[in-house]
This record gives sequence, structure tokens and C-alpha cells, in this order.
Amino acid sequence: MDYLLALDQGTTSSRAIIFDSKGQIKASAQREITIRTPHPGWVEQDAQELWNTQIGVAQQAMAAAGLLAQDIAAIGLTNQRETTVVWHKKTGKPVAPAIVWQDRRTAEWCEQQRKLMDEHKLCKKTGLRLDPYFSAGKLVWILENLPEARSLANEGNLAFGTVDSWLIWNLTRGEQHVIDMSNASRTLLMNIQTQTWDKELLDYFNIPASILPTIVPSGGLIGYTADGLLGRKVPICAAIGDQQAALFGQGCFSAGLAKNTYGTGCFMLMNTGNELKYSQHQLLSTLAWQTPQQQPQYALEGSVFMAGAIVQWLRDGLGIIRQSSEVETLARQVKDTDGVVLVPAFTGLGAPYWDSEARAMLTGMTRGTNRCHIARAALESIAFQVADVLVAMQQDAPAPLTELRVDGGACCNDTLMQFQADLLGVPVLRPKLQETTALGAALMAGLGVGLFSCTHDIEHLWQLDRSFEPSMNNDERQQHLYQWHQAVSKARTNS
Ligand SMILES: Nc1ncnc2c1ncn2[C@@H]1O[C@H](COP(=O)(O)OP(=O)(O)O)[C@@H](O)[C@H]1O
Ligand SMILES: O=P(O)(O)OC[C@H](O)CO
Repeated sequence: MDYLLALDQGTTSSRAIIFDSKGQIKASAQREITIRTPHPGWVEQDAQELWNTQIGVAQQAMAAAGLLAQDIAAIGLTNQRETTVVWHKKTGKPVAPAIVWQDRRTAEWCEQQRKLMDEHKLCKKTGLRLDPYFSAGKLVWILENLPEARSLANEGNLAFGTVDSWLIWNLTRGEQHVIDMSNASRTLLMNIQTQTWDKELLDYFNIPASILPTIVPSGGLIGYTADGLLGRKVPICAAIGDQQAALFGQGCFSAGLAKNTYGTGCFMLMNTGNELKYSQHQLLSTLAWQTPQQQPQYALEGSVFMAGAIVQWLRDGLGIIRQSSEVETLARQVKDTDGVVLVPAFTGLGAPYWDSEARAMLTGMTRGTNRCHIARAALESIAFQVADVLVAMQQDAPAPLTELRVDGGACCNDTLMQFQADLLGVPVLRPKLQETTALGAALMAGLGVGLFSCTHDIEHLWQLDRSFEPSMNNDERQQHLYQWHQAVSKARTNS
């Protein structure tokens, strides 16, 4: 009865990981998710596939561990955020493709809204900004472009949710239509100070309140899995956005501690404790979590849209590698990029630029450029984006960041991690357990079900795998950053 099941629905894959009460992995299963880009700037997934793969891997992990539902103390759910799902309340079927957080179809709409509404007031209310990244625009797009969705909404038969809502609806067979606070804080519809839906914004965007899920704390009992899904009923005791879960899993429980996750995108979050802090440097304010033990905790966030996804593009788009790990083999064959810079604005640029119109660009190529230089430039582009975010974070932070804890699928790449430490000038600390997102959700569920009494019980679970120490001299660092910023300017003006 001492096991915790983490369900981690990411952009790249659905994963299920079973942890024991010491935070060690007992078993796991994973399935990659299909991504569709039917028009330039559009990014969609099939909501049904998100559910099918997620429940599939949960069952697979339990079978691999040789465990039954009664062995699982609780489920902790974590998910890609902002991705917008709408479904029919009666049939439980999605009525549109899931519009993924990377989708830019509402760029023009955001531009129009910027002229019509007070963006500063919107930022104060939500902690966010007018950008296609967030759920509100995606939901408005669905309601305005799919007549079936609007008429279902008018009849009271439409349900909206982020991926946590959709999975919980399915896990409880329609008993719970909820969203956790950390996910709700990414919709552009929740007032971050009161943690309630903002009526003024709902009216302004013409979103009927009847379609919205109930906002619940991230930790604590949310509901039970339906009979038969995993065997007998299992309590769901945590739901939290994946980046906030990683912050928790990295043990960043107090103000001033920060982590960076290298997944599909890259997300740096710094815990600001009870204080809702607004950035002066283009970062977002977000709700980190609320548990039965704690009042709402906040964080500052720098969101980068393309990180590991650039490596997927090398694999699936350019075809210069067959699997992700080969990017490092290629990059290591050259000592530098020989002047090649990739600006990965495939879906615009996120923090600190927030430029939906910027487009990706590969600059500085010569007749001698080969795939090794491109692979190296791809890895470096991840680190450059993170460096820009860290500068902003350092300016907003009450005290300088002296180290950065890292995790996510791409952090196993030593070449990337070393270049990152070199560029940042601070040590980059990689933990032994890199499934921090899933661990964060599992630990929060463990707190919810009483397996741990407070965060002190779990602090010691964080263990260092390797510290990457900065070794580049300042002149070289500045030269790299100069080249990068030159290329970013071109990508922005050429769009
Ligand atoms: N060795 C590697 N070097 C760089 N990137 C990698 C490597 N292995 C995996 N990745 C990238 O990591 C990403 C998956 O990370 P993950 O944390 O699972 O993402 P998500 O939570 O978004 O589903 C993919 O985009 C993949 O390209
Ligand atoms: O799928 P990931 O891990 O890159 O995370 C996606 C983020 O939650 C988007 O905000």
C-alpha cells in the first residue's frame, strides 16, 4: 500500500512511473504522442490519444511492477499545461483536436486584443500576458470557429479543460470536472490573487461559465479512479502542471530556489513563496501549488517554446539523426559550430522576447558547414535561450542565483549541460533521478494521502548526479552571446 503512481502526460509522451515511499522507481512505461501541424503555426494532438496512451501506460507500469490497485496509496497526476481540450459532457467524446500550448493560430487575435484591452490590467489579474501560448485564446478560437462547440456550450453540454481536467474526467468516468490551481493559472482566465475564475474576463471573451471546471488545490483528495480501470478504486491525491511539479520534485520548496526543465520546451521556475511577485523583465507569474499543508505558493517563470523539440526536428524534419542521443555524438565531432547559429523560433519566441512573428533561422553557414555543426548549433540554441531567461530571472530575483537544478529529457546530454554552465557562469546541478516531474506529482500525492507529513520528510530525496562547473572565460562567453543576439535580431526582423 506504500506505492505512489505518477501519471505524467507530457507533450512528447505519456508516462507512468511507480515510486516506492523512498522515492525510488519501481517500474515505468512510456508511449510517444503524435503531433500534427496541419497549417503553419498550428500544433494539435488527439485528446483521445492522450487519454488512451495515459491509461495504457498506467496499466502497463502496474503489470511490470507486479502490483494491484490496492498496492497503490495514491495517484499524482501531472501534465503539459495550457493545451486546450473540449468535450461533450454526455458522450465524453472530444469535439475538437487538443490545441497544444505551442500552437500560434491565435497570434493575430492576440494582436487585436492588445489594441482593445488593457494588457497591464490583464497581467496584474492573471500573472500572464496576451500570447497565443495560453488557453483562453485557444478556447475562444474553438467557440468562434466550430459551430458545434458553441451550440453545445449554449445547451450546457460542453466541457472545457486543460489536460489534467480531461484525464481526471476520464479517470473518474465523468464524476469530476475539475482543474488544479497551477493549471488554472495558465489559462488567462483565473485571477491569480483569488484563485477563482475572473468574471470580467469570462464576459469579455464571451466564455460561458457552465463549460468551466471547478478549481481545486493541487494537493489533497480530488476523486477516485472508476471501478475496473486499474482494478479497484485508487484515490487521486494530486494534480499539478508539469513545470510546477518539477519545481516540487527538485525540492525547491522555499523562496529563491529555481530549476530548469529541458523537455519539449524549456521552463525555468523560481519559487517566490507566499509572495505573488510580478516580473519587471518579461517573465510570468504563476501559481506553483497549493496543498492542504500550505497556502498558495507562487513562482516566476521563463518559458522557452523549443528545446528538446529542436532535437526532434533534427530527427524527423531534417533526418540528420535517427534517435535523440545521436545529437550529442554529432555535436562532439566538432570543437565549435564554426560560426553557425540556429535561432529556433519555429513557433515564435517565448520569454523574454514574446515574439509570435519571429521565425526560425540558421545563419553563418559556409561551404564547410556539415551536420555536426548544425547539431552543435541546435544544442547551443537551447542553452542560449535559457541564458536569456536566466538574465531576466537574476534581475527579478531577490538574491543572485548561485546554482541551477536541471531535469527533463534533454538534461542527460552532457555537452548541452556543460555549454549551459559555461554560458550561465553558475554550476548546473543534475540530480540522480531525472524524472523530477513525475516524482514531484508522486510526492505531492504522498503528502495528500499522509505517506509523508511535510516537505521536510522528502527534502533528503534530492541527490546529486553531477555538477557541471562553468569553465569558459568571460570574453569567449560574451562573444558567443553577441553572435546569438545578432542572429535573434535577424530572426525577428525577417519575420
Ligand atoms: N540525448 C538527448 N539530447 C537532447 N535532447 C534529448 C535527448 N534525449 C531526449 N531529448 C529530447 O527530450 C525531449 C523529451 O523530454 P521529456 O522531458 O520527456 O519531454 P516532455 O515532458 O515534453 O514530453 C524530446 O524533445 C527529445 O528530443
Ligand atoms: O511537455 P513539456 O514537459 O515540455 O511541458 C510543456 C509545458 O507544460 C508547457 O507550458
